[in-house]
Amino acid sequence: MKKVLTIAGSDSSGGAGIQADLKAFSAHGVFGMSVITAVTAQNTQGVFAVQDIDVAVIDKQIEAIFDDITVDAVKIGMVSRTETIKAIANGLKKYNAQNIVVDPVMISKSGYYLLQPEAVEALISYLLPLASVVTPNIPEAEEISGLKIHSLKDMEEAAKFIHQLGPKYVLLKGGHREDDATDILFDGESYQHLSTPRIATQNTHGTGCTLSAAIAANLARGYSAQEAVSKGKEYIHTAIEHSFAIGKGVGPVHHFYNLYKGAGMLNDE
Ligand SMILES: Nc1ncnc2c1ncn2[C@@H]1O[C@H](COP(=O)(O)OP(=O)(O)O)[C@@H](O)[C@H]1O
Ligand SMILES: Cc1ncc(COP(=O)(O)OP(=O)(O)O)c(N)n1
Repeated sequence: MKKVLTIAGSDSSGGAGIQADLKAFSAHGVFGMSVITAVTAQNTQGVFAVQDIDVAVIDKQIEAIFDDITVDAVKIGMVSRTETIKAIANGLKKYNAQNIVVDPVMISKSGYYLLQPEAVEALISYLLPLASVVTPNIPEAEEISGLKIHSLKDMEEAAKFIHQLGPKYVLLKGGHREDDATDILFDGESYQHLSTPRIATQNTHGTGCTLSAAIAANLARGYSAQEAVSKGKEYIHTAIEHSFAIGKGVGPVHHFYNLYKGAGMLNDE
């Protein structure tokens, strides 16, 4: 079985972060492992507190995994602060980790800073060069590139800028636009537009986490970056289609729809 590691923050409500990643890994039939960078107190309505994990404990989690187990792919999500970013970069370089997907998580949909603003530079210089695929949303791409994004053409320009910072592929996600959900994949030479109709739902908690985890799982399963991204896009679309309302705010996407369907466990059809 392929083994995939998520390095990210914990979301107490289970919709995003480590919890979303592990659910996505299971639904892809890969074995999920975790390095927890921070513990958040959050629910469908917002983020209320963050406790960063001591850097020495982050080092130890990375060491414990890589000293013992072969890691087929790594997804990096919420990294919170500069010390954490440096520890992750050092650890991944030491063990020559491959198939790294970086989701440059900055601000939650509810507006909470999950990356300290002064750590953006460290994320750019330490993590982007290690990435096979980096998956910024539009506000993150604007922050990294310094460009304003209003159109698909602007997305292409920003993807090009981010590509020269070191990642092999840039997937600029269009979830924050108002028309179709069009993401743009750039490999340094050509742009591929991946487009699906926009689903009318407010339950999109954890979409970015889920997509990047699905891409990492697909890389571990041996798909090329283009295939891994295109399969990831199909997965997130289905997961949003079957998202549901829990709590009083933005509900989570549904990871197990395809799995249940395959196993004949759905009674809603
Ligand atoms: N309402 C929606 N309908 C269909 N796809 C969506 C919708 N919202 C987001 N997506 C897709 O979900 C993925 C995550 O996008 P986005 O919301 O931009 O990321 P993030 O969660 O990091 O802000 C992208 O593939 C995007 O196109
Ligand atoms: C612990 C943690 N990590 C990441 C996020 C961000 O999740 P994302 O899927 O990018 O989007 P939102 O769910 O915040 O809209 C998070 N909230 N918590």
